[in-house]
Amino acid sequence: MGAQHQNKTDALWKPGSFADADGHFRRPPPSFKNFITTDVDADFPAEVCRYVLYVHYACPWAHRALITRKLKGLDDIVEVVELDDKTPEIGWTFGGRTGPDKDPRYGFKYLKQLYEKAVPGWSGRSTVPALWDTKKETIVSNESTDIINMFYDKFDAFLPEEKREANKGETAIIPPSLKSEIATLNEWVYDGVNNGVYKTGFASTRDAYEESLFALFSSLDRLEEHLGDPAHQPYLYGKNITDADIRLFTTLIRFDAAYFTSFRCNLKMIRYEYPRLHLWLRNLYWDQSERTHGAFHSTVRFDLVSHTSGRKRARVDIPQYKEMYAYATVSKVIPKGPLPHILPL
Ligand SMILES: N[C@@H](CCC(=O)N[C@@H](CS)C(=O)NCC(=O)O)C(=O)O
Repeated sequence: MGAQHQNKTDALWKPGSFADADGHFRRPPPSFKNFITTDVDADFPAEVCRYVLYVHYACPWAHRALITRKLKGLDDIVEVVELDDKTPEIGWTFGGRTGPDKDPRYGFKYLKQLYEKAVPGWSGRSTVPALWDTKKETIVSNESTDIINMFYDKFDAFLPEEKREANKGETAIIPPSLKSEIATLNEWVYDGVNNGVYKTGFASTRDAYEESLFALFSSLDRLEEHLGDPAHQPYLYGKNITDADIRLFTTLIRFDAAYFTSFRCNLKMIRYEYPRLHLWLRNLYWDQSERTHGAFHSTVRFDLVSHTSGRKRARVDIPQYKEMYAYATVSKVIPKGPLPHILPL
């Protein structure tokens, strides 16, 4: 099987424009859909130090990959390269403020150049996370769901026995008996919450905004109810951290600090109105035990989360606030609170 990618300008995604003509945000599909396997003869076989993960710490999708890499103990197996700010014209940069000032391998200044190295004439979006193959010099995948699925078990041969998913049974990241239940939850959580905050924040009409906003908060209410079942405590599926926890965490840790203000997801805050979700979130964030290697805590950078989201333009057309939003956009002052960004346990 040859490398799979799609090289075309995303019809739904133009620089500076986030919503369709009807005001709804629609996420374009990922462009690189290859998969690392344990088969040594495959196009992308699992190997130590062959693959590099490109990330920005503000991005919740990249964050999933960072958590999984740490949780699985892949630090010495998959290298990470951190990007700096994004420019509206060219996208992610190697700026030296966060991460190196140029790509460590090729000296590039923009992530876009890495995409162009993979596919000459690349004209699509250059997104993080991107998993780079140093041997084939191409992008394996730029889809976070696929990347975390690869990290879950494809590198297990290089890990101690007890860290291998096949040996973990019901304590696996995706326990066999919960596979379909977790898949169902992931699906509505993706639509209502993970992507829901984006649909709310990038909506360009009041109707589209309200539609996503109310759907987002019904999904959060549903999650709060889910956590009310003793079988769903302290984590979403009991005593073990699963795929569902990883995916939800990266959105909720940004919620009060960024989405509430910048994406106008402001009907309720996690810390005040969702006691179970709040406890769930803090249990993960403050866990620095051997079991998690502090995977959740060490991968959160609140300074970048609020900085990057704070610059998103306010686009909802609410006449009374139009002037205020216009000013907020021009002034570029980043909202500070709530402080602290997360409360203690
Ligand atoms: N489907 C992708 C989405 C990744 C994505 O949208 N990343 C954003 C940052 S949060 C990005 O890199 N955007 C750059 C751009 O659109 O130019 C995934 O889950 O991996």
